[in-house]
Amino acid sequence: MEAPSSPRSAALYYWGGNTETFNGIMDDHFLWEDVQPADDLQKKTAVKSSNTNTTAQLQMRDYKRRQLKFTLSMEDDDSHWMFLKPHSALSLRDCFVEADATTHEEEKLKDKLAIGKKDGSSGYRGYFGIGMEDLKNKDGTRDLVAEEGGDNTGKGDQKEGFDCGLENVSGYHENGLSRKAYIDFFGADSWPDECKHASVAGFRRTMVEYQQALLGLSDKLMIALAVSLSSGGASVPMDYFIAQSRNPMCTLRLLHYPPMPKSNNVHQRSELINSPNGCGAHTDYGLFTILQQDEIGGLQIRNKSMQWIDARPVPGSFVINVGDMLSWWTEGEFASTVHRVISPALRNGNEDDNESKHRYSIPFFFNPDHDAVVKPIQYIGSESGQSCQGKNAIEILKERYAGTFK
Ligand SMILES: O=C(O)CCC(=O)C(=O)O
Ligand SMILES: [Fe+2]
Repeated sequence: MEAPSSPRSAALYYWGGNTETFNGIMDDHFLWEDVQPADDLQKKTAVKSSNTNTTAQLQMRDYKRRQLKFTLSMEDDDSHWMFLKPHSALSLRDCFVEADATTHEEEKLKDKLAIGKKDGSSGYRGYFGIGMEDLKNKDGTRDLVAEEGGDNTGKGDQKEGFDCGLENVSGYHENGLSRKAYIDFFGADSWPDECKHASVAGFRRTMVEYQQALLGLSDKLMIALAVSLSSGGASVPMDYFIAQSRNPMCTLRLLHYPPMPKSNNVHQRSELINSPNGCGAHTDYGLFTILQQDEIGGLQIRNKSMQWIDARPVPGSFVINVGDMLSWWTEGEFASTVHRVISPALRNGNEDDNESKHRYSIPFFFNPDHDAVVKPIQYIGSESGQSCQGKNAIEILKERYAGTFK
């Protein structure tokens, strides 16, 4: 097999093939935690993976069997964590609200940075407003409309966001992409002008560095996932996912959920709980999502028994959601994480109440190469389960975006 061309993957490639590799990657800075149903949260136990291949593998097996999601924490002395910590407060609050003193200026900035401009100059990168994305009952591997009931309200998710991604400098010809696909998934990001808006000075660099750190973590995760699939007679090459993710189509997203009016009416309140407006029930599209959330809460994960479980924020940890492509690739061995977000409540029904909480989160969507063919891994050998007819990753992404963005 040829060595991958990107330096990031090449380094991992050359480590490959011996038992020390996995130990080196899954070092003891990783801490796996289960997410229990809400009433059991207090009893939550954190299990630290030992420094051996087998134990870490068993940990992964254990988590995927539960088909929930797993939370990955890193200790303070881990280089990623040390890097991430200063940026954990980074959010739309810093980017837009404090950037400009007046609402008028803020609106102008949002307009300038808008995602998916009609003239085709911006792809899936930039700012999107409240209601522009509608994730309710959007999934690729199951029938959420049937499972969750009801159609979409058409109101869209009550959140705003800013998306950026990796800019691929080599251009679309070299990558065998159409110009549009290139702009959508690899083109220039829409950055705020740091000269004009002093309070966002350093924003671009921070976002790029944060992405680089998460790419490193993604490599580790991809190896861990492949290795964990290799037990029980099946043998999945360790670089199975990495080899198909050398120029990954990633999106780093800053999200802001403003508080919503809280109803005293019992009926209305239960309706609100059943149809969360922050972000409707959905699954993510790619391999996995590395999500950082603030302390407000509201994220819920659906477990195998179809219960909604609070994915309560664990300070200093990421939530890792399994995406549809990983689910297809592994025929549901790693099942996509069904999740949703309930908006924070407006205190006293008053927007100016300082106690009214705004929620901020930062998901990093890790998607493979545009031409990665997503079909069941032959090494697993199972014929059953989900299928996606071996589509290219970019086709899957395009379809999902078209179905969720207005
Ligand atoms: O804000 C969150 O915690 C989750 C966001 C999310 O699920 C998404 O954007 O796909
Ligand atoms: Fe999501």
